[in-house]
Amino acid sequence: MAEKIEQVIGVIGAGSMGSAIARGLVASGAAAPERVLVANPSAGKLAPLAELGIKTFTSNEELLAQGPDAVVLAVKPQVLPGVLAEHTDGLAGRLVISIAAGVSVASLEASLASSRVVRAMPNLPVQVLSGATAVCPGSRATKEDLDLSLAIFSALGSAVVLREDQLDAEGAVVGCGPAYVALLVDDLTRAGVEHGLPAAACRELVLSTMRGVAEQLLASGEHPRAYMEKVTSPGGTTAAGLRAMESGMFEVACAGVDAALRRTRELSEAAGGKTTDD
Ligand SMILES: NC(=O)C1=CN([C@@H]2O[C@H](COP(=O)(O)OP(=O)(O)OC[C@H]3O[C@@H](n4cnc5c(N)ncnc54)[C@H](O)[C@@H]3O)[C@@H](O)[C@H]2O)C=CC1
Ligand SMILES: O=C(O)[C@@H]1CCC=N1
Repeated sequence: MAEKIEQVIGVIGAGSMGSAIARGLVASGAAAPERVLVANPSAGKLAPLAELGIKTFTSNEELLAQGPDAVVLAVKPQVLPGVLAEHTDGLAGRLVISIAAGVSVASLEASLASSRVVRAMPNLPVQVLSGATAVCPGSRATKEDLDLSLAIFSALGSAVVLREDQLDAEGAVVGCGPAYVALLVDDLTRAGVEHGLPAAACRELVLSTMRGVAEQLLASGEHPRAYMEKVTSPGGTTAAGLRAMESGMFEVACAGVDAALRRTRELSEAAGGKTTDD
């Protein structure tokens, strides 16, 4: 059972992540729906959240006027500077948790001189309470702020504290990770279809396989290589499959993560912030 969060949590931006965080907080039982506030300019994205009992607002000012203890900023990095400039006063004195890719603590703290900042990099499965999040406290964040941030993201899956110079790499691996994993699901399914398997059945079996592997590895703590060995019969089919796949797979994974990291740095510069390795 998730740790109870008594504080009022505001979420600005009800897109993929803002909605997922708000829904996850309620679904986990960590937060009562009336203690979760969400603002988004378009009412359409708010209606499904309101149905859960979450308090919704089409104006950020109205949300901030409710006096939330913490505010999660879940808008695109390109939109964030405008939100910070417009709501500097409304965010003053509060814990502000930014999930924007590449936007550094230094640039957040420079824009919000009177707020306490925590940077976090979650991923989309927070919505089903199987997310993975790294958090990094800013220079003004208190222990209570870090504890609250960890309570929020632990309710939504795994949460760890990382140094800020590690956060962009975590984002490029874990933040983007659900899309990479979905790509692998699709590629394996397509390979099965090439050999005559029905797409829907193949996809379901591939997804079930992924869930099973993740569950076993998480429960046992076993190294993936040791696990691979258990699947691989000497001279058997898996050995042949792995041999064909393995070297290319690592190169592809590195190329994907490197490209995501380059784009993170571009977004960071466009947001006007110092990069984390300045
Ligand atoms: N999508 C993902 O898997 C992940 C995204 N992130 C970060 O989360 C942030 C949000 O990303 P997504 O949810 O994917 O974007 P999104 O585009 O799905 O959602 C952004 C929402 O913000 C709303 N919005 C735009 N201007 C606004 C304003 N002035 N005030 C309030 N709301 C406003 C939009 O209407 C939209 O609903 C980004 O900074 C991204 O870097 C971090 C980790 C994972
Ligand atoms: O694609 C993006 O920029 C965001 C950040 C991490 C995952 N999605």
